[in-house]
Amino acid sequence: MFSLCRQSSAVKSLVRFPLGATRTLATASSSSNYVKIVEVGPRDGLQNEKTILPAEVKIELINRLSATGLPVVEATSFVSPIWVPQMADASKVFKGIRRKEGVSYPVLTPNLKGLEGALACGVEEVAIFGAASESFSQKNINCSIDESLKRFEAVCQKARDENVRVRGYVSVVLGCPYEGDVSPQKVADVSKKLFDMGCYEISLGDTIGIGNPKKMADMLERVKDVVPVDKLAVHCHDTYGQAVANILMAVQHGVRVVDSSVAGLGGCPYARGATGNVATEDVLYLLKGLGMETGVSLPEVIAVGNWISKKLNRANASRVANAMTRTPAKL
Ligand SMILES: CC(C)(COP(=O)([O-])OP(=O)([O-])OC[C@H]1O[C@@H](n2cnc3c(N)ncnc32)[C@H](O)[C@@H]1OP(=O)([O-])[O-])[C@@H](O)C(=O)NCCC(=O)NCCSC(=O)C[C@@](C)(O)CC(=O)[O-]
Repeated sequence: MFSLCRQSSAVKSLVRFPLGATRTLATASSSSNYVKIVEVGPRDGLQNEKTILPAEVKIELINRLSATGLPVVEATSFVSPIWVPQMADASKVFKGIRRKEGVSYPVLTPNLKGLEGALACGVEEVAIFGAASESFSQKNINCSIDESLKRFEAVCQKARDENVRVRGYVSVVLGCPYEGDVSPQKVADVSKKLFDMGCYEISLGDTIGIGNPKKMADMLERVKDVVPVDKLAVHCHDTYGQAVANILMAVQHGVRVVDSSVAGLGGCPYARGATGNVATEDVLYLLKGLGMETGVSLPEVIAVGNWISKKLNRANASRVANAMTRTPAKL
């Protein structure tokens, strides 16, 4: 286990040395200074916004985000429109985007029906999404964890036949709105199953933003035993204001893929008052401060975040964006 005392000395070493030097925390394969940002605002953000934007605005959002240097922009979900009306225009959105070379545009596909819809639009990457608690699995995709894994096997098999990459999500890794604490072992078990069935990357979701750095460390310690750390991503919501601290902890553990949402778009239908994903702007500021590379332009992401917040008639939830819009900092 990773004690809080070790954590604070690790933070100091992060500031003084390149991350690769934090030997006790990062594995050899995770010593890179590059962090891949997976922008999930157009999907995870917009699926939880009250305002349903026209497809044209979603398409413009994805195109604008692609122009900022982001390597991955999750575009939409091929899910039931009854369950998630915000994503009912998935085909129109995906067909409308201007795909930039070098940028990946994954879409969510919970089952074969979703995969078929996605394949018809020419997707190159899909994501399946499971959970580490039975109750969340039932509420989110209407089946048990075991049943979901059977469906995902079929999706992975077909995706493999079609040469389409599959990313795997595990939700509620640091706590469930229905069951409370979730054991790191359960997270590890589901992660390993998704990895073994062919997911090239496993994104670990703190779906209701209830985690803290110690919980993140304990969970990662267990998951890293069964999935290589360079195949892991973290996906933090910011409900309790812990997301940036949790991401720092994950980076210290060698994780080099971080999911985030421009302007902190979104919320969570399962937790009253829950906020969206951690803001991409806040993650970029953190990583820049740590001397990490992302290849993403923070000022350009801030501009996109301010633009989409106006379209949604909501405040920009990124602290960094708000601070830098008021007083541009020299970066
Ligand atoms: C999985 C289902 C479809 C099961 O829903 P179900 O009702 O059990 O599905 P079914 O197989 O019984 O079919 C019922 C109807 O849905 C249709 N249907 C069936 N599948 C599809 C599909 N793919 N696309 C469109 N339509 C579909 C199907 O054709 C049928 O239509 P009908 O014959 O009644 O007209 C449903 O529960 C669902 O769509 N759930 C999605 C929920 C969702 O999108 N949640 C948010 C994403 S997960 C998330 O945000 C967490 C994450 C990833 O960000 C990480 C984190 O933060 O932790």
